[in-house]
Amino acid sequence: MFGPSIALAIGAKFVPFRKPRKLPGKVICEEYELEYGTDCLEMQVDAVQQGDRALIVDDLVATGGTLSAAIRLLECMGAQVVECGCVVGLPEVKGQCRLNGKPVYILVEPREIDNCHRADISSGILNVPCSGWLAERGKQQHEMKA
Ligand SMILES: O=P(O)(O)OC[C@H]1O[C@H](OP(=O)(O)OP(=O)(O)O)[C@H](O)[C@@H]1O
Ligand SMILES: Nc1ncnc2[nH]cnc12
Repeated sequence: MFGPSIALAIGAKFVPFRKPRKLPGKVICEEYELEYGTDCLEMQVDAVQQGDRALIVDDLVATGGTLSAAIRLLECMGAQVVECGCVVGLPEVKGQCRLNGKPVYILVEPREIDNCHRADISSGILNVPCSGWLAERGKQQHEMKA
């Protein structure tokens, strides 16, 4: 939902990740775990080139299963995942700890996050060469909390 607008704003191409049987052409599929059960995410095989830098945007992160499947799909096709951005983060599910060290920027959290998550966000902002909308929002969030 937010992806196309953000891609337009930062001059990037938009690559959709969809539930099975929604995308045309040849796709690759990645299974992931949800809070209850499993699901699959698909991406078109020719959507990214080797070495492309990718930002992953989703409305919400809970377990991190969806974002981690998107990371695996992109890396499988040779792209480099720079960062993830979500409007809502549900800290009680601790999904952000499943993202293998990828920085995740969150605009709204229902309540205070724990130290593990806070450390991940801080190191992402300080150490990762970020650009564009997500990086700016992440820095603003960090400054507001400081
Ligand atoms: O961090 P996670 O535990 O993976 O949860 C986050 C996902 O949950 C919601 O999608 P959902 O799978 O409910 O499907 P939807 O896109 O049809 O709403 C949301 O849009 C995220 O993609
Ligand atoms: N725990 C949760 N609450 C609301 N929306 C969700 N989407 C995925 N997990 C969710």
